[in-house]
Amino acid sequence: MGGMTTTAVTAATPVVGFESVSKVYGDVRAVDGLSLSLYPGETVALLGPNGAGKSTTLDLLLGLRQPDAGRVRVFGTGPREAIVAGRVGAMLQSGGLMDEVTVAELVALACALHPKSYKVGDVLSRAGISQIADRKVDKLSGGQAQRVRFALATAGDSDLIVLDEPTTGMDVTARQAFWATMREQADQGRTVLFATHYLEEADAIADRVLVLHRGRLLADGTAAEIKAKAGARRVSFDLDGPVDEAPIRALPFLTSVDVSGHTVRIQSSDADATVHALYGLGVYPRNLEVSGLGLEQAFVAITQAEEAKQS
Ligand SMILES: Nc1ncnc2c1ncn2[C@@H]1O[C@H](COP(=O)(O)OP(=O)(O)OP(=O)(O)O)[C@@H](O)[C@H]1O
Repeated sequence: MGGMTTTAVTAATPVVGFESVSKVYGDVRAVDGLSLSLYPGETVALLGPNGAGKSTTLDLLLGLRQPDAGRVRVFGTGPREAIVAGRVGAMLQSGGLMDEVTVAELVALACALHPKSYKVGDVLSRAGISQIADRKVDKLSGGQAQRVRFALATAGDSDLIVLDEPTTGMDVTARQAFWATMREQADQGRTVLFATHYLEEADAIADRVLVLHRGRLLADGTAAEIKAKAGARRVSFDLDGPVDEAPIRALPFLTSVDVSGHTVRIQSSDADATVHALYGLGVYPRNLEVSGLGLEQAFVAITQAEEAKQS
């Protein structure tokens, strides 16, 4: 039609773009000059210690807070426009659920508000809450309330799903079902961004991991890249007879030592040099294993190294 313009989102347009974004609360820099882009189909884990700025970042992304500097773009527009267009589904950490309504009524409301909503029954069953559809929202257990929040985030066909610590309080079955659903969503080309403290979930689910620390991005890559970036490796071995700890603790490049019975587990920033020096002690290490760090250990190593640098 004459006069109408369509805004084509090209492949190059990121789903989310943070351009030098800062958010300050008093003298706390919750988000500090953050720049990043997310692309279609990515499943991205946002990690960081308490107070790192994860929730603030998600709030900025959803337009719930305004940046003090920089710009946030979602599908090439402001966050609110993207949300009004139904392109974003979100599940927030402590999002209060309305009292006095049933689960089904609340989900029906979310569906009614979404421009591209799914059927209420489908949303309930996908979130595993069909059985509790008639229960009042204020009578739910913590894990059930989490499932309801998940249902609200997936009430419609959104291109970006934002989740703040989504599986907190969920039991193992709920957690597995939740991530299976999220995988399906990502396989269909949607972008999923989730903040979590469960590093094993990030390792298993995310194809990209962001590590936030004091509002800045410390690492951005696959879980394997983050582990490699931490540099350190684990070395474990058994010794015959009583373990003389002093020379072991004096080995070079150690970042941690744990002796339990005859078994020694160490972490080293240069495992080759440490093992070489170990043989130099004249001991005979048995069952020697050298392995990379898990994501959790890599995360701790990266954030602690940054703390040490700043203090
Ligand atoms: N409304 C607010 N007023 C003042 N300070 C705030 C406010 N919200 C957050 N902060 C501060 O900003 C920093 C970042 O907080 P944020 O909640 O974004 O961190 P987080 O990474 O989500 O933490 P957690 O893992 O504990 O949930 C913290 O130091 C926090 O105390």
